[in-house]
Amino acid sequence: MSAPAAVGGGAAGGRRAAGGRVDGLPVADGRRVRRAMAGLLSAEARAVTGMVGLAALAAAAGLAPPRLLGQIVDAVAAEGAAAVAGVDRLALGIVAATAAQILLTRWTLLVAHRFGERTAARVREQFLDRALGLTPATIERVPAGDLAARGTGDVGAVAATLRDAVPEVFVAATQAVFLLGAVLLVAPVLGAAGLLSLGAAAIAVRWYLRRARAAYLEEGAAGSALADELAATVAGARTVEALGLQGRRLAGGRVAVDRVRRARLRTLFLRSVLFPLVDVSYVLPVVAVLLLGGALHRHAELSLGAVTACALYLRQLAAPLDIILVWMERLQASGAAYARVEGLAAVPPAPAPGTAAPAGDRIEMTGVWYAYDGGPDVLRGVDLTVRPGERLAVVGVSGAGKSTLVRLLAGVDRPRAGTVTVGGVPVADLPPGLLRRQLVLVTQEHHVFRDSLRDNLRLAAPRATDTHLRAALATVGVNWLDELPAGLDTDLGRHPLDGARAQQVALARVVLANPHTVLLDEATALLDPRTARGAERALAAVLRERTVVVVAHRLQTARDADRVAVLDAGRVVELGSHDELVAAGGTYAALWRSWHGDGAR
Ligand SMILES: Nc1ncnc2c1ncn2[C@@H]1O[C@H](COP(=O)(O)OP(=O)(O)OP(=O)(O)O)[C@@H](O)[C@H]1O
Repeated sequence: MSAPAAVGGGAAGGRRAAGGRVDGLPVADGRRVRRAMAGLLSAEARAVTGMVGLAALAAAAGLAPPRLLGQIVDAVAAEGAAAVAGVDRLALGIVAATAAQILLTRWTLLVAHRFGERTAARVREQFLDRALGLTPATIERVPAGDLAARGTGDVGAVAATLRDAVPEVFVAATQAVFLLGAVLLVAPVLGAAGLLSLGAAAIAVRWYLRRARAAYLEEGAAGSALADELAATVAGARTVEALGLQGRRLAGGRVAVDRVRRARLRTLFLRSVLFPLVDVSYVLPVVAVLLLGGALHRHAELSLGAVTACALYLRQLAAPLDIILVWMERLQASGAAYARVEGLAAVPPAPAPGTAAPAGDRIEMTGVWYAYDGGPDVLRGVDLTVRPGERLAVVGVSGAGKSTLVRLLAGVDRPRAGTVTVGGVPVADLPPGLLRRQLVLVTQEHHVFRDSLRDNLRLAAPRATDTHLRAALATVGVNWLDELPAGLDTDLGRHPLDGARAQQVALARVVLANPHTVLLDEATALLDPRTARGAERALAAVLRERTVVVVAHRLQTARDADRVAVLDAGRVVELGSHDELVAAGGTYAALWRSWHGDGAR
């Protein structure tokens, strides 16, 4: 017996790590997996009925040859050479039944393979739909490698199993049931003896199954952790190099590789115990039937033909059982993979966007509480109104909740309690197209897709003409369009932009989206001073005549704002103009004095 390759990929997921971050996506429990499988079967009810019917016919045809052979034995034993004519007829029957079995089995497999292909496609589509339905907040919070490992390794394993293992196992299982049924019908005593001696195989399989799910889940989790570790190292390669973190990353990589090795050794151990035990237990039923059948025949309680037929049935049983056991390991591994694929269904879907259109530009936070993934509250009862046209700076020490506050204003996250509305409509309920005409969040993370410059810009305004696109680029100071090999058609995957140009593209998108409010969070914080000056100029052009909420890292920004909101441990503790707050002599005044020297205004 040969074991198919073990299937890797994915984390057991759903655990919480320190800081309240979700360490991986959830894994579906046994009930959810069974329900999902039933759903897949009922979607293919006709094919399943056809498979069952054909497999039953094939298995029934397979029962004839041993029975006919038994009759030949009986005929020869009773009549000797005189039985020749009858034997010929019976032999012809054996040939016909065998041919029928082969043809019907091929037909069943064809139907089953087609069923497997269609179902595999369905699983892929479901996964893709669910992955696309995840909220940005969920995607941000799960390890990058986990979703990728599920979408590739796990979905691939499930699809391969549906295509290869399921048809083979289905046909083999039907055959096994028919063979056992036949023995029980021909000689119930021999059937019972055969069943009992198959108990050894059952014990070995039970031992294996008890351990296999956890072992394969761990193997998947270890694969995901390794993918994650590698992805993090590659994504942060420059930082790793700059800070001399190679040693630490290597050590992390070694731990992840070691975990994969240990997980694989564990599943290998399980297989290497199971298979030899099972091989031995195939022989036991035949031995039992021959011994018991021989004794019964001697006491004239059973014909020689019946003993022969039963021994042959049980001997034949080894083939389907072997197929089932070879694939069982794959089924087990894919069961774990499917649990991880179905785990996506347990993630709460993004709520359907509402239909109400905002009436006006006023943004209001009322009684807003927010916590990351059940962690401690990061915003605690925030009330804040952003007046149309104003520039509002948000200041506070690191960890006060400034970034969280603008993420909620931008509709990226929903408050745990309270409301965040624009023009009276909850921002998180706005469909993306409408939302980006109201508010746009600009951070230091901006993504340029491997696509043309035109399509990269049109993400913000799908119907914008080239004239609009060029005007938007000009607004943010782009003077390098002509340097690109194909202007707006340039493929930015093949001709990547540097950080400063990518930032300009991101800002041009804001111009195209034309929101009434821009939220800024560290938009230029990571740029070098020369690039940052250019970006600041571009930003100033983007912000003109818009409402602006800016997370102010330099108090200079706060001084230039119309109003300043001071956040402290998730609460707005002061709100007013720079001058008012300095005069009030509170937290902001202290910050300002320490930053600017005593007596400053
Ligand atoms: N994704 C996250 N998951 C869990 N906790 C988070 C997450 N992001 C932020 N936090 C926590 O929420 C709190 C507020 O963080 P936030 O980033 O909003 O503060 P901040 O005032 O913007 O800080 P900084 O100026 O350092 O960016 C912090 O305690 C932080 O550790």
